[in-house]
Amino acid sequence: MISRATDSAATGDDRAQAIDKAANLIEALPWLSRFHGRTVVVKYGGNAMINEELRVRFAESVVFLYYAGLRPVVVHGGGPQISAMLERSGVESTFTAGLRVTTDEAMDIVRMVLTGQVNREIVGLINRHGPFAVGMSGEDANLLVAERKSVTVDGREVDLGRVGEVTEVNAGAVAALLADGRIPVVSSVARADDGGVYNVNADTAASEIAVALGASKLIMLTDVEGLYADYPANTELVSRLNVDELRALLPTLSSGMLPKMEACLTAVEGGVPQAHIIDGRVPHSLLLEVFTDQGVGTMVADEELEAALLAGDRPRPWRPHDTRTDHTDGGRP
Ligand SMILES: Nc1ncnc2c1ncn2[C@@H]1O[C@H](COP(=O)(O)OP(=O)(O)O)[C@@H](O)[C@H]1O
Ligand SMILES: CC(=O)N[C@@H](CCC(=O)OP(=O)(O)O)C(=O)O
Repeated sequence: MISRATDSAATGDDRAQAIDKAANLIEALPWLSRFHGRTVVVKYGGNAMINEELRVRFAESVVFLYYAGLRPVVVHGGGPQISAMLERSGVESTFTAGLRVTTDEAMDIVRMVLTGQVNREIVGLINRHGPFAVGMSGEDANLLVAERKSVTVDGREVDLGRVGEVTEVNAGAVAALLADGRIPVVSSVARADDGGVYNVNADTAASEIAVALGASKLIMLTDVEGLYADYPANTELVSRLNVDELRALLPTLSSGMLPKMEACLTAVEGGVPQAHIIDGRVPHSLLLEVFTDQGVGTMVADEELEAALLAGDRPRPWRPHDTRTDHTDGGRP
């Protein structure tokens, strides 16, 4: 038999826990109000989808954003998944400046893994909750148009094969899906004017789409807490930086973090008030970022745009036929 004292202690604990939960929910109130109806582009990196549990939690978080009144757009990568398939197929692949050197043979596998496997799986996990997610490739409706990219390493121009530099974003199909109450899920494959298919780094694709849509936030999930100040010697997290600080830091960055921070810069310079790098290994980190006062990870912000966002100013709505083509001034169309 349970004594009265134990019983009431248990009840007291339960009550305290319930009050804590309510306090946590209320902490979200100002953020719910600020972000209601706003478009948030979430970049889901291959390193943050390495097990079923994380993938399921990610899908739940996206659906939570949706039910909370935000308009999430998922742009995904799948680097480790592509590498595994290339290896299984006996196709060699190397990285230069954080980008996969992509032969024609490798491109077939990149496209198959991103659009045929990873995209399908994310769509399936979200749609366990309802008929929300619609998968598309950057090739669909000419969402991402690219040309062959080359990079300069140590003063030498390096050909990366079928790696695409985004030259045009036609976000109409994504905007139409959002207007229809769907959650677009986009793989980072692009088409060129000559009909060729190109491999675009998913961070880059996400930032270009965020700018084209006039998104309020870009959030990138990866396998570290955020940007470390002096990696790998030091893993002290940089929690916030502005565009000037980021520009100064870029030349010191290496490997996977370089395209990520370049993508943050593109997004913020292109009018997205806040761009974040967060730890996708932490279940529901996406929700902690959007709905808690302290947020998580690293945030790059434009102070003026951010102030307007927090004051409740609405972004310019997306208009039919908006196409982002000018990548030199970072401005919106
Ligand atoms: N300054 C840095 N801070 C944090 N991580 C860094 C830094 N420089 C390089 N990295 C590396 O970048 C990786 C994340 O990039 P990447 O592997 O491309 O992830 P994703 O698949 O999520 O896009 C980290 O696991 C880390 O090894
Ligand atoms: C050009 C280039 O590097 N493309 C990437 C595309 C996938 C990607 O970006 O995936 P993550 O987000 O998981 O890194 C690649 O082939 O790995």
